[in-house]
Amino acid sequence: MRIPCSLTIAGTDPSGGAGIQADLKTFQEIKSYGMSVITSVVAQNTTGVQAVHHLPVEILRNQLESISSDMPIHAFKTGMIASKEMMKAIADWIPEVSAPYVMDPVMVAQSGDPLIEEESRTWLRDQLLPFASVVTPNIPEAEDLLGKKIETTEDMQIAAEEIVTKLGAGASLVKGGHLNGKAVDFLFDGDKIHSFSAERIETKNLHGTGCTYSAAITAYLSQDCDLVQAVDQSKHFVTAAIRSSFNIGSGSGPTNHWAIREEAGHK
Ligand SMILES: Nc1ncnc2c1ncn2[C@@H]1O[C@H](COP(=O)(O)OP(=O)(O)OP(=O)(O)O)[C@@H](O)[C@H]1O
Ligand SMILES: Cc1ncc(COP(=O)(O)O)c(N)n1
Repeated sequence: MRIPCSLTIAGTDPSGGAGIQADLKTFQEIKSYGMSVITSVVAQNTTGVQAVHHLPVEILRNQLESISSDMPIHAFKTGMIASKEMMKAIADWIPEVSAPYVMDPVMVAQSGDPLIEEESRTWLRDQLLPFASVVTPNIPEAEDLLGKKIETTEDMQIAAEEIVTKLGAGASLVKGGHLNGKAVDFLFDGDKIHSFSAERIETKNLHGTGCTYSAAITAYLSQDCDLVQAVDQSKHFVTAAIRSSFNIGSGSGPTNHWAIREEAGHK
């Protein structure tokens, strides 16, 4: 039997809501065997980021090699990649792997704390993004990638298309968490636009929603779902996680990664 295997390459969140921790919880819930390569150790919680330690690029390379020399990878994602040197190590490694690549172009934490160096944003866009099977920017990230404002759902659809046609990603999912109205996201798959919509849930507990969503897409892709199906199922996963998010910590609390299991009646 083939065991679906997913890998996340990202930073940590000791409070468990975002980063590597959120990704592994999500992989586990979706029944994809979870593996992780750490880029930076981040001291953070629901209130924000307190300190960051970037791992040496050599140990990042070593971790990537440990996985690809021994373990199957059926899909992988990247989250926080702080520096150009780390991005380069990942870009050098990607051709060794033939699996779908989900890029969450993490730039700033929900608290507003920057997670990647200003000058590495250009490198992320020009050198790493073209490897992505799908890239999942929120609105501020899509604005940064394209250098223009996104204010309406029409702008979001144009942005999704341009991230593919102008920047070279395989597909692009622009997420609407930062717009008012319904929580609607648009996927351009290289051919057409697909929309994924959910009721907006009134909550401050949104820490790690982007990480959870992209991890779910990765896990479903590892199970050989096609992209539209993977995004559709992941939208249900993240919406359920937000709907029963946890009011813990004094800031923006974490989402509930086991919510979809409870909704399905498997308590
Ligand atoms: N209040 C909400 N109710 C329902 N769905 C939401 C809500 N906020 C965000 N979402 C959904 O959660 C997913 C993540 O979207 P979002 O735009 O927040 O990206 P993000 O990368 O998580 O941003 P952030 O940096 O704020 O965490 C998307 O599917 C979005 O539509
Ligand atoms: C290590 C790491 N990666 C990503 C995020 C973004 O998550 P959010 O924007 O929901 O805080 C984060 N806070 N920490």
